[in-house]
Amino acid sequence: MKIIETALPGVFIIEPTVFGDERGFFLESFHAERYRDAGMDMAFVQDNHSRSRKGVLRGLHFQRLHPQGKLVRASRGSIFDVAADIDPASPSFGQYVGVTLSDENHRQMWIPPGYAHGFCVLSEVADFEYKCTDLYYPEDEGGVLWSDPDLNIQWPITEPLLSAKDLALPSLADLAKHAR
Ligand SMILES: Cc1cn([C@H]2C[C@H](O)[C@@H](COP(=O)(O)OP(=O)(O)O[C@H]3O[C@H](C)C(=O)[C@H](O)[C@H]3O)O2)c(=O)[nH]c1=O
Repeated sequence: MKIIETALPGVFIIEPTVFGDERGFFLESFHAERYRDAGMDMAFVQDNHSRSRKGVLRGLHFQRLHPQGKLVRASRGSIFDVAADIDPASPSFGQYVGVTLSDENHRQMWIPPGYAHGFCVLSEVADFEYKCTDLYYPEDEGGVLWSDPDLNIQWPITEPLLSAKDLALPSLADLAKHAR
């Protein structure tokens, strides 16, 4: 497997080894020793799976007291996946990484605890599957508005479909103001 560093500290793109033959393909979507040796020493406690249609955008989300590290992939279709640095004390505060993950490139992204995460769907439908290093605590959820002007994420879609909850998320500036 191949590990590609990104501009954000600790955020990696993983290209697993794909074994193709006349039947199709096989790949290991996680391997504790290999991922630990590659610098991703994490213990997962929850696996999630969401399905979304074209144009859906979920995020940007994080958990405050129980931050989740996420190993994410698109097991069906294609998504544009984003990790954003929302920590005002971080040298890369306000920066983001965006990567296309698909069932063609088989790429994954490792997003350590503390980053905000979101994605939008590029294909007709996409299955998003991911492993988390902490459990879901709904009361602990936070988020940043997808169109935040400071992050200025160059989403490759226009007029995305978001949940009412996500449409009401605060700006990064408001988030940082209330964090003080
Ligand atoms: C996240 C989550 C949700 N739910 C329930 C709560 C709602 O009844 C329903 C949909 O939840 P929500 O609209 O928050 O789902 P997403 O918008 O896909 O949320 C996720 O979106 C972005 C991309 C993330 O990175 C997070 O993992 C997560 O926040 O699933 C659960 O039961 N367990 C969970 O872990």
